[in-house]
Parts: sequence; C-alpha cells; structure tokens
Amino acid sequence: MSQKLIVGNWKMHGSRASVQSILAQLKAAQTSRHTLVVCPPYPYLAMCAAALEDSPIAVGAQDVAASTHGAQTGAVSAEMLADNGCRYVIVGHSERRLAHSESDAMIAEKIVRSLSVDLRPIVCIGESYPQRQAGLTETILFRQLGTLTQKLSPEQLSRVAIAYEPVWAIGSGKAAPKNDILHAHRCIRQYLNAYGSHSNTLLYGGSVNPQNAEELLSIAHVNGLLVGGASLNGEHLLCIANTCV
Ligand SMILES: O=C[C@H](O)COP(=O)(O)O
Repeated sequence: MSQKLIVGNWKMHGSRASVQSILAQLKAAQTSRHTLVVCPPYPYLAMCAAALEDSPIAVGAQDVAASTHGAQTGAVSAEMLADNGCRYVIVGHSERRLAHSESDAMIAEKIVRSLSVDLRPIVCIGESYPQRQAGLTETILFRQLGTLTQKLSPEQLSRVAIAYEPVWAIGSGKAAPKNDILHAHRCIRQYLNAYGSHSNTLLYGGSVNPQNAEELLSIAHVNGLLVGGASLNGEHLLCIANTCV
C-alpha cells in the first residue's frame, strides 16, 4: 500500500458556515490513510489554515498570480499564499484556462513563482471533448507539458504534481474510462522521464467520488486524485482519503 495525494478543490462554493462544518468533520477524523489537501476559495484560506494548523491536513489555493507584487487588482501572489499557511496551489485548471484565457506560458510562470516560495504546484492538463474525438489527446498533453519543460529545469519540474483532468469528465458525474486514464498517465510519465523528471506525483481528476476512488487509485501511475464536487462533503472527502489501495 502506498501513500497517495488526495486534493479537494472546493472551487467557488461555500460560506463561512459550510466551511466550518467541513473543517469540524475533517478535524474530528484527525488522520487519514492518504495525504489530504483542501483548496478553499481565497476568503476562507487563512481560516482553514488556522483551523488545520495542528492537523496533518494541508491547505492549498486554487490559483496564484504570475508575478510577485504590483498594481494588479484582484491578484494574489505566491508569497501571500505562503504567508497565509498554504502549502499547495492548483495552477492551470481548465476552468481558468478557458474563462480567464490562461496560456501555457503564463501557467509555467505561476509554477516558477510558487516553487520560489516552496508552495507545491499542482498543474492541471487535459484535452477537451472535441480534441479527444479528433484523436488529439497526446498532442494536447505533450504541448501542455512542453511549455513546462521549456521553462523549468528537471529538478524544478520534479517538484510539480501533474493532474490529468480530461475536461469532458469534469462535473459530468462519470469519470474517464480506466484505459484512457492509464494511457494518458503512461504518456505523461514517459514524457517526464525522458526530460529527466522522475519523481512527479501524477493525479487524476474528473468526477471522482467515494464509489470510484479505489478503482481510480489502483490504475498504474495514478498517485492521487483531484476531487471537485465530492470534496464539498466532508464525509465523502474523508472516505476518498481513506481508500484502501
Ligand atoms: O478540480 C477538480 C476537478 O475539476 C474535478 O471536478 P469534479 O470532481 O467535480 O468533476
């Protein structure tokens, strides 16, 4: 049995009351089989970090600015996240790539900023449904990874967790088929190995739930899960973080 990384991305959901209720459930459990990280919306980050200070559960952010400081209304720097107790940060989620026009180059810059303050980046990559239908999955994955290898040294890249999230599986209620996940993870692992980055944690994301977690975590090269909707339920998140694999 190996330790996996389970990351709950709460996206733009919750209130002080609902966050407090999930935190109470997580704290009551005290420990989980796998490493657990929760990524709340910005306003609840400091509150979560304070509540989880003495617990093994870590806190992450859902995005970070590509620069350190300055006149950038609404932006939050990696330094500010670290200063507020964050240890992880999600970068390049498809929802940000699409709605905020984030480029691969911008995402690489965000990773550099995060690594400079010891925040562990979790970068999301994955193809859309039309791209999958056109047989472009590998092309898209290699293009997204290619920008990272241009910008990061093998040592830097080895500190980045890569989440394969096929865009069409996110929020669909149906995870990608096992063979698709296996193929994508194998391609990602080979690409990283060829670059000299050998120790990356690879995650799968897209409609993960307590029922499918065991099967997903048993797929070769899958070292963890990025969980959206199901992570808003403390009991479900703990169940996933305690999956026997
Ligand atoms: O960041 C999480 C992913 O977008 C997956 O979301 P989901 O579990 O609601 O499909």
